[in-house]
Amino acid sequence: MNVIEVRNLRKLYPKKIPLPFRKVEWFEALKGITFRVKKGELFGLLGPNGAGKTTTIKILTTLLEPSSGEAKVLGLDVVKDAREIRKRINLVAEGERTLYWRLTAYENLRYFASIYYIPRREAEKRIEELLKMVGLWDRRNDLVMNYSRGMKQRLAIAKALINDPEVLFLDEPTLGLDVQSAVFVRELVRRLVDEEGKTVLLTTHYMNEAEELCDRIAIIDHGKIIALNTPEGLKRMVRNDTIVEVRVRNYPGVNPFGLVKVDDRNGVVILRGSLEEEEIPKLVEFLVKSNAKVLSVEVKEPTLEDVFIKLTGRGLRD
Ligand SMILES: Nc1ncnc2c1ncn2[C@@H]1O[C@H](COP(=O)(O)OP(=O)(O)OP(=O)(O)O)[C@@H](O)[C@H]1O
Repeated sequence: MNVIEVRNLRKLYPKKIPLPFRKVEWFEALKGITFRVKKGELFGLLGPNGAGKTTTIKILTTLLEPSSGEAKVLGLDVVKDAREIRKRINLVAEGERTLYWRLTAYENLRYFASIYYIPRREAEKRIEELLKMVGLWDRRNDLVMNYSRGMKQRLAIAKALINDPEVLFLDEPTLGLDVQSAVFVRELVRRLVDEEGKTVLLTTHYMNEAEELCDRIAIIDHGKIIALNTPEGLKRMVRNDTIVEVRVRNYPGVNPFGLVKVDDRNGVVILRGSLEEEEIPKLVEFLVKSNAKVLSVEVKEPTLEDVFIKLTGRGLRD
């Protein structure tokens, strides 16, 4: 059974045109995307900033209406059946700001349980289960303002589970978290699918997160799905390529070999891409002649980032 069905979905946003030119121009954030998510699947939308991931999530969670096309959740239409959908899904939005920082974790969940008219006894049982699941039971009486970012995100997930949703939407669930908290959140999400039978759609721009966590991934760029498959299926696209990663100082900014900049920190640029083996010495020669300082050249195992580079000619973080 398909829990999410999206067909030819488009979203246009009005561009801000300064007065006195009142003509409205439109920006096409989603250019007709189509995908399906099955029951019990952990599905990822992977793409760079501005690709249209949040827009897709907002439409599926009934917070935003599509401009055209069709989107169904649990067989219900996101426009016509929005109220029914809202009872049966939940969302952890990016940069969660919907917790009450002056209340304790327990009080937050009690409040959100009341919004769903969950009877008191049942709510108490559920809150205890959820706080234990996210590892916050011992800290339940602390004010949320004293929580770390990772703890706030875990509480946000508990909050999103209060109505026992059949489908959970997570927008960049590990954005800005420290490594340990991110691992906890990923394991929790995986458990929700494997043990609780939830269907999860998440967005991320971390390719290792998508690769490690998701059953299937749609790579989205400039409002279009440019590839959709299992992580293994996607990586098959670069299986026969020699992936080279070069660390370099004083990078001249361009290279004729199609390597893209995937990182730039403390003056050290990391270039990555697919090369013929005989091109490797030519690349090094080019960099040295351009006065760059080559720190290392390595042949790497292909990752999803290489799939993205192959499809777009850009790095995911460009
Ligand atoms: N309310 C709005 N008005 C105008 N343009 C918008 C609006 N919301 C989003 N956009 C634009 O639509 C495009 C897609 O935005 P969206 O937030 O869906 O991307 P995203 O993939 O989720 O990226 P991010 O991770 O940065 O949120 C972007 O170019 C963004 O600037």
